[in-house]
Amino acid sequence: MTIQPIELPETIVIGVLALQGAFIEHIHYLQKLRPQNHTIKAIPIRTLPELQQCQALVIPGGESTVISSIASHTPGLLEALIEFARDPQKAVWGTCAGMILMADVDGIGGGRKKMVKGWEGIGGMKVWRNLYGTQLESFEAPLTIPSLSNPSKPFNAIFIRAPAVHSLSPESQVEVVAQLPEQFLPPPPPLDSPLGEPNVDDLGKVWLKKGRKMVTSFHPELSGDVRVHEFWVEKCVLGR
Ligand SMILES: NC(=O)CC[C@H](N)C(=O)O
Repeated sequence: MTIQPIELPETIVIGVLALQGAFIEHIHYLQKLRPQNHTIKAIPIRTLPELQQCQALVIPGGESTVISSIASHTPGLLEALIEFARDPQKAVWGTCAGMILMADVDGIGGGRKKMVKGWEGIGGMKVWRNLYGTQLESFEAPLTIPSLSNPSKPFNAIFIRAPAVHSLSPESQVEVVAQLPEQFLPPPPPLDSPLGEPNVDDLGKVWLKKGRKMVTSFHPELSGDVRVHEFWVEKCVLGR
């Protein structure tokens, strides 16, 4: 999907949703970046006026239901987040719980219990929560990604109660940036859930991009490696 160029100020304000979860790490990583011709100011977002200052947004990992619930108790915030997530001009990156929130209407519930609406930031993506198992089944996997800086060095991706892509609609037009090596793939979700049939070929798609939107089912902000943050800022925020 092609990105429409937009006017960006010299100092780009990137908000990190700071209602719950691993937000401070994202702020620290973003503050380390030095993109050409721009300065990044990373700020925590807890209110609507704070969100309104931002050109781009990170939705961190944590607990998607808790993040959504706290946002819904903050005046005007949930509606504005949904609008921001869907606006093709705004760069948004969802990590883990943030990826669940960027999924479609059926994404959050995983189909097992009640289904809760996602924010539809990606459009055409259904996810299944906790498909890899509990906290105890957390794991790390090396990802080889040609489009990262220093591509010969694998990126150590950390998965903590991660979601998996259940299925992508043919219209979703996402770009797969990284795929999980086969030995780490989760068991497929049931065929007869309210989410419909999963697409097993989509299960290992752990890093997706669509225009200025990006999702990762792992936690790059815990890896000690800023290259995924660098990628998002260059490709999605700056669009270059
Ligand atoms: N590390 C994470 O962000 C876990 C996500 C969590 N399992 C959820 O459902 O929201």
